[in-house]
Amino acid sequence: MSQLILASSSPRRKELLEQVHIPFQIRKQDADESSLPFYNPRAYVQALAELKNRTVELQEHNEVILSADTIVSFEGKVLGKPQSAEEAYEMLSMLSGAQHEVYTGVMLRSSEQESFIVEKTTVEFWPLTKDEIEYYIETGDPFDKAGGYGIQTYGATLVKGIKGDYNNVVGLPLSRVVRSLQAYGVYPSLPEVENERTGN
Ligand SMILES: Cc1cn([C@H]2C[C@H](O)[C@@H](COP(=O)(O)OP(=O)(O)OP(=O)(O)O)O2)c(=O)[nH]c1=O
Repeated sequence: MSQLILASSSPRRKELLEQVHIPFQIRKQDADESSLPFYNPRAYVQALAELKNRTVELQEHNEVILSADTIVSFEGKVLGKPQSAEEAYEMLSMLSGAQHEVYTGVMLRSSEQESFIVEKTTVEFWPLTKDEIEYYIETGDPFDKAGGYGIQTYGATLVKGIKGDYNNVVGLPLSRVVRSLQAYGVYPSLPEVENERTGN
């Protein structure tokens, strides 16, 4: 049986894997993401996922390391996590009334194979008022999220529509990841509580 190692401290990625009953351990190392050059969003998220993945060591022969990176891309600009309220305001006003792309890059690595997934979701924001943006920043929600919003939290109210995988915006293209994991021998495992309920 393969053992999945999540090389991420993102609570969203952890919750998404739990949602589909994939057992995993967390093993995260800090990586210096500032050194990577930007060519285009796809190559960039892939390179970031690879950097995060290779900072974590394979300790057992049956381990599979999963890493990911999410960015927001708007008119050729990459929006990561806002470092201040001013930056969050700048990002959210930029995204107001327009469409942007969310890219998540994923790397899977075992001692025998490696692979990547890069998924794009298009998100459209309603036109936002100054008050709306300021209220949202006050909640503190934008600061640990690429582009300064969380579609899974209050940020949902900013979103008019999406095209593509919702979970990709939250931080992991879940269904593609689960399907790719099968090639590494990682499968969902029924939680204990379910077993008790069915008496199995
Ligand atoms: C756009 C968007 C991003 N995000 C989050 C997903 C990611 O956690 C974060 C982007 O930062 P990342 O650098 O991708 O990840 P991270 O630093 O949170 O975690 P780690 O490097 O340890 O894996 O933005 C949301 O939660 N909701 C959203 O709607």
